[in-house]
Amino acid sequence: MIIQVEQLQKNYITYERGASFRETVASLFKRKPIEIQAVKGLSFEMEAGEIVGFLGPNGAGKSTTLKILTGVLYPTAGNVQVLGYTPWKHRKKYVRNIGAVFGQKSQLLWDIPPIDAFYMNKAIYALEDEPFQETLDQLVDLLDVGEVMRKPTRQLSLGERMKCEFIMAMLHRPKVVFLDEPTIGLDVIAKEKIRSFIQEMNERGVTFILTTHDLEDVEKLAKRVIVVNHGEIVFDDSIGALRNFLGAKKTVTLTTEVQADWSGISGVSVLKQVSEVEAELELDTEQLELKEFIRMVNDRYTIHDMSINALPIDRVIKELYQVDTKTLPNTKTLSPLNK
Ligand SMILES: Nc1ncnc2c1ncn2[C@@H]1O[C@H](COP(=O)(O)OP(=O)(O)OP(=O)(O)O)[C@@H](O)[C@H]1O
Repeated sequence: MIIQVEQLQKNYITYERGASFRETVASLFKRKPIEIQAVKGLSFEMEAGEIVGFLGPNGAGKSTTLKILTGVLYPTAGNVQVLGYTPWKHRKKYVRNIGAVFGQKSQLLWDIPPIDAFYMNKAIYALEDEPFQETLDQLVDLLDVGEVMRKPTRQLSLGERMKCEFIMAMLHRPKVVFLDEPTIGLDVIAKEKIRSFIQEMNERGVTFILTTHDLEDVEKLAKRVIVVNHGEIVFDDSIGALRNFLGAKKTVTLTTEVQADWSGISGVSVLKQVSEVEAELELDTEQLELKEFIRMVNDRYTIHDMSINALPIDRVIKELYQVDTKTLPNTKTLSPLNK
């Protein structure tokens, strides 16, 4: 086991400000503390070599968890072991073994070229010349930043900068890498490059934990997904299980010769009436089997076109975010990895 998180809790204390000017002034003298339970007892484990997508709506507690796991923040309660270290206790030794890329924060220095920042990291981590040069050459080659890394950072495009952020995070050959929104703001091509880089590094044995709002990141990279909501894990299993979780639903795009009528057919709901003859439907195959649905459509209408797809992952996630955590089964029963 490379990562073990047990009953992790983090409460923040903030102070009430008051709604009116008078209350704000009064709060300067007598502050009323408010406790925010950002993380409410998270437990999960990760094996070496996994890529886990860590998802959740805004304010769910993802960044807080990641900050604790990288040793930036102390938890209120709970235990964390990453590579045998307690991140916030063994910080100095620990950071030599991990990497982190935060899409919204830069580790590079604005006025100097990335290459100089890479050499700075070499000094900080006391990396030996030869292995450093070998790793640098490999990473530069993989991300194709030979020219780019010699320009001052502030002149780089977001995509070029992110590639250099990844090099910065990987130079000391970390075994575990934490990624917080690593593809935020990037164009399609840059996203693809970053994703294939993560995949390549994973094939070479690096374990990744990845928070993102971009579900394509998750679909392309992660085999396992942990979903948090209101500081609690509401789902921990494979992408496939996530799709099946809310029932075996499919989307069907159908064009018929004449307008079709779906009222009163259980298991079929109209998502969008594209035109008189074309509709996007949601089919719940637990209520109406796919082959029965196809037979029924065929019997009633002349089909001009039909495509059947798995429910888009973003719809599944959206539904999952709306589910009250109290009504969900225990995630332990959902996750083969936690059994
Ligand atoms: N320093 C802080 N002081 C007080 N409250 C905080 C602090 N940092 C985060 N919070 C609160 O803790 C909760 C969890 O925040 P967190 O940033 O971990 O969520 P997140 O899942 O990463 O959200 P996002 O997707 O928006 O980045 C939120 O309610 C947030 O307002």
